Amino acid sequence: MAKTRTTVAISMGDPSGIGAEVLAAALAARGMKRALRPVVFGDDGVFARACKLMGVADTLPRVELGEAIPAAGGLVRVSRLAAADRKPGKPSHAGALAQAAYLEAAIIAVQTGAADALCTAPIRKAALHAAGLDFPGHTELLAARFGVPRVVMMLAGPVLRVVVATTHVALADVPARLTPEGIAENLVITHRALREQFGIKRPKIAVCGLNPHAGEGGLFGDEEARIIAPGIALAAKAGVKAEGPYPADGLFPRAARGGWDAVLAMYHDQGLIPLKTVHRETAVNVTLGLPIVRTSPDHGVAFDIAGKGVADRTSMIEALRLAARAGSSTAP
Ligand SMILES: NC(=O)c1ccc[n+]([C@@H]2O[C@H](COP(=O)([O-])OP(=O)(O)OC[C@H]3O[C@@H](n4cnc5c(N)ncnc54)[C@H](O)[C@@H]3O)[C@@H](O)[C@H]2O)c1
Ligand SMILES: N[C@H](C(=O)O)[C@H](O)COP(=O)(O)O
Repeated sequence: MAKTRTTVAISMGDPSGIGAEVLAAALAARGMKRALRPVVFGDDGVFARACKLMGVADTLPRVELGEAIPAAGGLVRVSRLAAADRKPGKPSHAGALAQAAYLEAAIIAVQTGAADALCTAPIRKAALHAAGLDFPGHTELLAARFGVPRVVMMLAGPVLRVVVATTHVALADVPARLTPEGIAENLVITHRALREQFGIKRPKIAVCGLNPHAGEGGLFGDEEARIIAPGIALAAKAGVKAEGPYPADGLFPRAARGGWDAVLAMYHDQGLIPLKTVHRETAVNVTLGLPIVRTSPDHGVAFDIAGKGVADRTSMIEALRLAARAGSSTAP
């Protein structure tokens, strides 16, 4: 029997950002048609402009919300923004409402089985709030929509994979958010995903400390002894091979040479700065712990280059490929 392509629901992101540009270019990449059936939730005018800017053929069939999607996939018209509301680099309130609507429609597509996996183009996080959705990012909104108490944000590159113990929270709030149970749950979810989504039989995870030099034996901070080490011990009881806490500045150079299958960082910038420095174009953001596969490129809306046709499509290609590959186990 012929293998069915994975249907990937794709939210088009902020209509004033580079989301549609990287998406249009990525869908035109070699092998993409064989790898997946794209169902884009977005705006006709924004996508058509993006195709022109990126110099690719605009071949996606257009359909209205609720209509059947052709076998080749299609673009579902969720918004019909006026030109003034979709200017590159100039976000609008109508654009904020539109990006939230694309995302909600794409989520419903995977929840109802119309799609096998979800890939999200970048949103402007403040736009979620403007649209009345009180979530700091996709990660937290998806946890709520799928009723999952804990998800894990992973940025996965060809060598480094980073997960974070806290996501989009103020730096001052990080220590209070760390608990041994939370660290352990994060490690268990990461361990499971490394096995199931990344095909690593016996994953090895390294864990960062929170403080410089992992606290230097309690001289400047005790979260390592009080919270992180007990969290690692709890995870070990659940069969997770994790080690640390190690000073982050020494750990990442070793991890970037392939020392572990993933690194657990305590907060966003501790993990994402090394990851993006090493793998800027090739990393993919994956939400672990959801009942579905969700990926995203590792960059934001990049208003500074929107509309110029210079956005790099590589991370979007990787995000689509991973969604297609990891989502294929749920494809009919
Ligand atoms: N998954 C997401 O939805 C997501 C991820 C990150 C940031 N954001 C949002 O994007 C907005 C801007 O964030 P930021 O400035 O921190 O990050 P950014 O990734 O948008 O931009 C950082 C720099 O990288 C460049 N850049 C980004 N993507 C590029 C690409 N594909 N090709 C070439 N250059 C690229 C930009 O031009 C800019 O100079 C914020 O509102 C943030 O919340 C969303
Ligand atoms: N923190 C990620 C990054 O900096 O690349 C990105 O903002 C992820 O956000 P989502 O939860 O919206 O995927």
